[in-house]
This record gives sequence, structure tokens and C-alpha cells, in this order.
Amino acid sequence: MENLFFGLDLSTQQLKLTVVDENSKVILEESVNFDKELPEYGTKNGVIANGNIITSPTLMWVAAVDRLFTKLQSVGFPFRYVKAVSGAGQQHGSVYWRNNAANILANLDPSQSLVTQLSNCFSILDSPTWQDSSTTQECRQLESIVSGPEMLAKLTGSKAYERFTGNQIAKIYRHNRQAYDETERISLVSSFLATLFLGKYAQIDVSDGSGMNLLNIYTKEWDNRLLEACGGSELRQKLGEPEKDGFKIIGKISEYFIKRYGFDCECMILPFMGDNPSSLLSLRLESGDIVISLGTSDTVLLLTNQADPNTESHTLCHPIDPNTYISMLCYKNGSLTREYIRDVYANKSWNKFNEILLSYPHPHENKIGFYFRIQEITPFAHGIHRFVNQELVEEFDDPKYNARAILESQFMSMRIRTEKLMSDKEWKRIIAIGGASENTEILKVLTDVFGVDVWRYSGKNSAGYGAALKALMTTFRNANSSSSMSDLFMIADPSSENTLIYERMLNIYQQLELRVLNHNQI
Ligand SMILES: Nc1ncnc2c1ncn2[C@@H]1O[C@H](COP(=O)(O)OP(=O)(O)O)[C@@H](O)[C@H]1O
Ligand SMILES: O=C(CO)[C@@H](O)[C@H](O)COP(=O)(O)O
Repeated sequence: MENLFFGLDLSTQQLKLTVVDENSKVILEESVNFDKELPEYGTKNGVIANGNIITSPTLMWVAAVDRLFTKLQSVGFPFRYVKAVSGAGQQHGSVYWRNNAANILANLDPSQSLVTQLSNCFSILDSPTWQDSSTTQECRQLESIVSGPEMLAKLTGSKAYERFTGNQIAKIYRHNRQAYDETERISLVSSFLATLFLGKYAQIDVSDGSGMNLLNIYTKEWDNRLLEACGGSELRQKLGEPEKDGFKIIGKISEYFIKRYGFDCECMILPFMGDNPSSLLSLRLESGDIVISLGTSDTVLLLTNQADPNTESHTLCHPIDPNTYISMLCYKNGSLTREYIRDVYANKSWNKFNEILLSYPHPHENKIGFYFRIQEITPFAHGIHRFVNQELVEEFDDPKYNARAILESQFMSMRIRTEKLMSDKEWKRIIAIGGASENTEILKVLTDVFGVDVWRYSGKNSAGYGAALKALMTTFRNANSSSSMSDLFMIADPSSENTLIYERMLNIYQQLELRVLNHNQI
């Protein structure tokens, strides 16, 4: 117990912590669920939705840190053995520190909670999150600055997306100038969390910085034109320079954590990362591996040596390897939309949902559904649309089929787009992570749609584990750099009959998706 490493993850619905020992073994997983444990902030699934404006109270995140550490303290956690701390955060979300906040951060009183002392530190009280889609106007404006979406993607790794932080900043800059002017620093969720542990502003790491539409993904510097367009000449100073070295010790833990919880004064803080990139650090990936995260969002993640950005996926910088990039697809209608279908058709129970899946062992070739309950990212569509024999219907004749149909369409969308990303390469294995990957029946459908083995990562918090491993690796540079294969479990062999059916369905799926998209555009 003499060398412990912390990996935090501030995700959509909860703050999670994974603690590993020097053999990279997980010795503790703890979490704070926002809705359940901090109900005074009034969130549903961690956010407050007002049409397409989706935010989280920044102070709720601060209160979650207080609560997590109080929980650990109450069980006598030996903080003095923690050698290094790193972490991750939901990507794209942003925090606006009010003028003079740095001063307050540097002088925190260890006898009081963080939330009490930081209550006046934010110029915007509700942080825009990755689920927000209220900045379409800002997106088009940003693309026009660089002659279109393709050029913006070539430069920053992505065309303009509503949730990307540059566009969120531009909205505040244009419509809430007073708050913007009162802001001395803008953090991402990850660098905000790191800031709390450092007691001073942490830089934005490049893996998370590449989700802003502001970073040149090759030089890993902010692009002046884009900065200027989103927040004027003062934006560079408000953001600070990006941190390119993922292994850099950015400082020691603050006096506040030393005095209040008993951390060692030598405990190191490493750059915190985007949650998807951080998850990749938790896995020992082989060529042909695809990682599919089934968390609040669904994401598909691939490692690549060459950045080749396009307008349908994201290219992110790798958090520790300067020569590697991450290709990512992201879906907003992930677990929460599956939960909605579970609630309507399976009596709010995953067991019942799974029973339905078991009662349909094969896909129904003629039934396809699209479940964009909230504005989707890929494709940019909205609404629930069901088709039987390619005709739009109100409901399936057998409504329980929705449970299988949602998984089929989510996974077919992933497969079609992954095929485009991999070009000549072929996937050999899928590694599933995130909350829904605990559900074997869901993963069996994934297995059949992709036609290859699906493996499941055994831990609950892959982003936190990845961050804890980075903390460990920095302390002992020669330590085993990733989890052992024994942490991965194979789910099932693909059923060749089902895989064939899905291959036939993919074409029809694509045609119907276009119809849904056109319908939305009208
Ligand atoms: N047995 C299950 N079957 C399907 N989905 C599940 C199951 N258990 C948890 N989930 C889903 O996992 C989601 C949370 O995933 P998680 O990766 O912890 O999210 P995040 O990191 O975004 O907070 C929940 O919203 C829930 O719908
Ligand atoms: O927007 C994205 C990635 O671009 C999301 O994947 C967020 O990073 C949210 O993460 P989870 O809370 O779903 O883990």
C-alpha cells in the first residue's frame, strides 16, 4: 500500500475515481452520482436541459470533489501514500473562472469545503457540456473563416461541431460579453479538475484541446485566426498555452489537499485528459482493434499513425504519444436513449430488456428503427423513425422489437462509418468499454453486426484507470504501461447467420438514414 496512484474521471453523470497500486492493480473504485448524491443541483442524468442548450452546474462538479474526498476520508483512506494524480473529463465542456479566482484558488482554507470557497469564482454558472447543440450559427461562421468544413477539419481534426468548445466560447463572446470580459481563464472539464488539485490553473492537454475546433492538430498550437474568430485577441490568454507533454509533472498537489486530507507534499499532478483518449491508455491495443465505448455517449475509437481528418469523424491528438492520432465517432443517443427504450418497452429493467433480446435471437431483416431522441451528431438528425419493408410506420406490429431494433441501428451506424475510417484495413476485434458494456446481451448484438469477436474490459472506469496508469507510468517510467490481457473477457463468437443478415441490411439502413436526414432538413 505504499505507492498509490489516482485516476479521476469527471464524466456526464458522475465523478469517478480509480486507485491503482504500483503493479497497476485496481485497489479501489469510488464514485459520486450527480443526480442521486447532489440532488440540490437539480440535474437529470447529470445535466440541465433547456431545449438544445445543455449545461451542468459548475459548482456541482466542485461539490462532487468535496463529496468524493469526504467519502474516502470517512473510511480512513491513506492519502499519504498517493504518489501521483491524473484524471480525465467529459470532452468539450467548459468552465469560466471569474477575475480573481486564481487568487482564491491559491489561498484556500483547508478547514472549509471547496464549494463554499469557490462559490463566487465562476463568471458563467452553468457550464456548456458536450450534449449542447445550440451553436449551429457559430459553427457555420467558424467554417466560413477557413473556407469551409473540409478545411476546418484538415486543420483542427473536425469540421465545426456544436459541442466543440470554440463554438461555445464564440456564443458567449457574442451574446454574453459581460461574462466573457469578467472571465480570466477558460478551462475544459479535464483541466478544471486538474486545477482544483493544483491550486492554480492547469493547461489544457492536447487530447482534450483537439476537441475545441481551435487547435492545429499538427503543430499542437492554437490557431490565431480561429482564436480571434471565437473570442477576440484576448482568448489566447484566457485559454493559456496547450500542454503537449502528457507525462509532464505540472506541479505538486496543493496545500489545501495536503492539509485537509493528508496528502504527501511530494504528490505529483499530471495533465488531465479527455475521457475518450484517457480510456485508450487503459487498454493494450493490437493492430485491427476497435474500441467501442457505450457510456452516456457512444464512441468508436481507433488509433492511427497518420492524421487524415474528414467531415464525419474527429481526429484527436493522442494524450501521450506525439506520433499517434485517435479517430473517433461520437453519438449522443447512447445509453440514455437505450434507457428510454428500456423504460417504455421493458418496464425500466435491463433484465426484462435482455429477456426481450433473447426472445428475438435473429434480426428481422425488414424492420429498421432510428432512435435520435436528442439531436444526433452523426448523422445530424432528430426523432424516432421506424420502417417496415422500407415504409415509414408509427410503431412496429410487435412493439417489443424496439429493444433489438435500437441496438441494431446504433451498431449498424457505427459499422458503416468505421468501414469508411479504416479504408483498406479490416477490424479484427472490438473492445467494448463503458456502462452498457456490462450487458452481455447487448454485446452479442454488437458481435453479430460487426461479425468479429467482441471483448469486454473488466473495470468500471476505463478513463479513470487510463489516467491512474499514466500517473503510475510517470512515477516508474519502466512500469507495465497498460492493463494485461487478462483484464479483457471475450463475449461470444459472432453468429454467421446473423452477420450475413446484417450485411444485407446495411445498404437498406443507409438509404433509410438518408430519408430520415432529408425529412429532418425539411
Ligand atoms: N446492465 C446495463 N445494460 C445496459 N446499459 C447499462 C447497464 N448498466 C449501466 N448501463 C448504462 O451505462 C450508462 C453509464 O455509463 P458510464 O460509462 O458509467 O457513463 P459516464 O462515464 O458517461 O458517466 C448508464 O446511463 C446506463 O444506461
Ligand atoms: O462528446 C464526446 C466525445 O466527443 C463524449 O464522448 C464526451 O466525452 C462525454 O463522455 P461520457 O460522459 O459519455 O463518457
